Amino acid sequence: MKIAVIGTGYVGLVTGTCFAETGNHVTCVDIDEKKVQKLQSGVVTIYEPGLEVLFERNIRQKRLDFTTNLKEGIKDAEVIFLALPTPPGEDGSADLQYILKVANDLGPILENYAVVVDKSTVPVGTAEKVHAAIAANAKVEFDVVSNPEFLREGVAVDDFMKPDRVVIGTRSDKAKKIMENLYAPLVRQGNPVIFMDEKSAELTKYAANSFLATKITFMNEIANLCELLGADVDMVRKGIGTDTRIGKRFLFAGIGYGGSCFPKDVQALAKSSKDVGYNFKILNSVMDVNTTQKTRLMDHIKGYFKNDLKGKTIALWGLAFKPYTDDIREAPALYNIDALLEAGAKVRAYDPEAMENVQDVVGDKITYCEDEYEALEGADALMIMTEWPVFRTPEFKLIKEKLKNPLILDGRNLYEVDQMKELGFTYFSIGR
Ligand SMILES: NC(=O)c1ccc[n+]([C@@H]2O[C@H](COP(=O)([O-])OP(=O)(O)OC[C@H]3O[C@@H](n4cnc5c(N)ncnc54)[C@H](O)[C@@H]3O)[C@@H](O)[C@H]2O)c1
Ligand SMILES: O=c1ccn([C@@H]2O[C@H](COP(=O)(O)OP(=O)(O)O[C@H]3O[C@H](CO)[C@@H](O)[C@H](O)[C@H]3O)[C@@H](O)[C@H]2O)c(=O)[nH]1
Repeated sequence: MKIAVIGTGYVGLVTGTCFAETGNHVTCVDIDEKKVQKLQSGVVTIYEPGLEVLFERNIRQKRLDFTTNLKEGIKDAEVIFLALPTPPGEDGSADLQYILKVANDLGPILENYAVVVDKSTVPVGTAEKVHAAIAANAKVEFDVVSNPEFLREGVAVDDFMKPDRVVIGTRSDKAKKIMENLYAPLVRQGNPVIFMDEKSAELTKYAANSFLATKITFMNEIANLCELLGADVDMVRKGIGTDTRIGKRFLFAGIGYGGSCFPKDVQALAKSSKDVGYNFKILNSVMDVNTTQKTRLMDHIKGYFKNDLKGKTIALWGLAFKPYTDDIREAPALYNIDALLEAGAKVRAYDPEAMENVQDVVGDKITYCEDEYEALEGADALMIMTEWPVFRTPEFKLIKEKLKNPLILDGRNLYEVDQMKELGFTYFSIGR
C-alpha cells in the first residue's frame, strides 16, 4: 500500500518507519526543512531505541522516503496519516491549527480517493472538522478516520509493532477495509483492532491518558501520605498491584508525570468537559497534585539547608522526562532547575541523551557534565530526576567522596532506604 505521513516527529517517524517495515511504501512529509534534509541523508532525528535499524533498512529497500512537498508526498497514497502537533492553546484546549492547516491544504490536491487518518491526539469532533476543511475544496471522494496512537516514548517501536490494541473510529465500510488491511500484519500477532465511531475513538485516547495520569497521581498522594504516617509506598504498591483489578503497571510514585502527552491531554480533556458544561472534578485535582509533586523534593532540600540554598551547588542526575528518550517536554527536571536557580543555587547536570535539548531551553544557566560523577564535583547534594538504568547501581563510595554533604534526594526511589542509611547518606525519596 502507498502511505503518506504528514508530520515527521516522534509519532510520524515511528508510524512511517513501522508501516514501511510491514511492506508499505511510505513517504513522510514535514515542513521543517532541516529535519527533512537530515532524514533524507539517513540520520534519525529522534532518540528512540530500535528505530534506527528499521529506518536504515527501509530506506535502503526504498520503502521509506522524505519530502517537504505535500503534493508530492501524498501522490497515489491510499492512506494519509496526520501526525501533527496538537499543543495546548492558551486556554488549555488542544490547538488544532496545524491539523486544520494541512486539512485545508489537502482538499485541492487530493487526486484519488484516500483515507485521511487523524493519528494526532485530537478532541472529540475533530474528524468532522477535518472532513469539512478538506471537503471545502476537494474534487474527489475521501474519508476521515480517527486512529489515535498509544505508543510510549522510549519503547515506541515495540508499542507500535505489538500494540495492546488498535482503535479505529470510522463509520465508512470502505475506510474500515483499508485500515483493516493496513493493520493486518499487527493483528496477525494477536492484537485486537477495535472499530468504533469517530467520536468514541477520539475520546478513548483522552480517557486512556487521563486514567493513567490519575492512577500515577493517586499513588503520588498515597506516597505523600506514607511519609506522614511512616508507611512505605513501595510495599503498598506491591500490596495493591497484585490485585488484578488494579494491575501492577503505572503505580510508581515519583516527582509527578511529565512528557508531551499526559500534562497536555489531561488539561485538554478538562477543558473539553468545561466547554460542554461538565466539571470533571477528578482531572482538576490530578493537575493540582501533579504541579506540586514535581518540586516535592525542594521542600526536603530547603529543610536540610535551613532554607538557604544561596551559593549551594546541586548535582542533577537525569533531565529527560523519563528514561530512554531525549524528550524534555514538561520534564520535572526543568521545574526543579527553575526552583533551584530561583533559590540562588547552582546546578551541575548530567543526562545520557537529553543534554542538547536542555541546553536549547536553559542555555548556560546550568553546567552540563560529561558523566554522572563529573556532575558531583564540588556539589552540596545530589538530586535524581530520571530513572536511567546507569543511575541504579552507582559507586556510592565515590558519590560520598565527591559530595560536600552525604545528601541524596531521589525523585524515582532508585535505592533501598536501609542500604542508604548503612552507607551513611541522608536520603530522601518519595513515600518511604
Ligand atoms: N510523542 C508521543 O509519544 C505521542 C504518542 C501518542 C500520540 N501523540 C500525539 O501525536 C501528535 C504528534 O506528536 P509528536 O510528539 O509526534 O509531535 P512532534 O512535535 O514530535 O512532531 C510533529 C511534527 O509535525 C511537523 N509539522 C508541523 N506542521 C506541519 C505541516 N503543516 N506539514 C508537515 N509537517 C508539519 C513538525 O515540524 C514536527 O516535525 C500529537 O497530537 C501528540 O499528542 C504523541
Ligand atoms: O508508574 C509510573 C509510570 C509513569 N510515570 C510518569 O508518567 C509520565 C509518562 O510516562 P509514559 O506513559 O511511560 O510515557 P509517554 O511516552 O508520555 O506515554 C504516554 O503518553 C503517550 C502520548 O499520548 C501515550 O501514547 C502513551 O500510551 C502514554 O503512556 C512520565 O513522566 C513518567 O515518569 C510515573 O510517574 N509513574
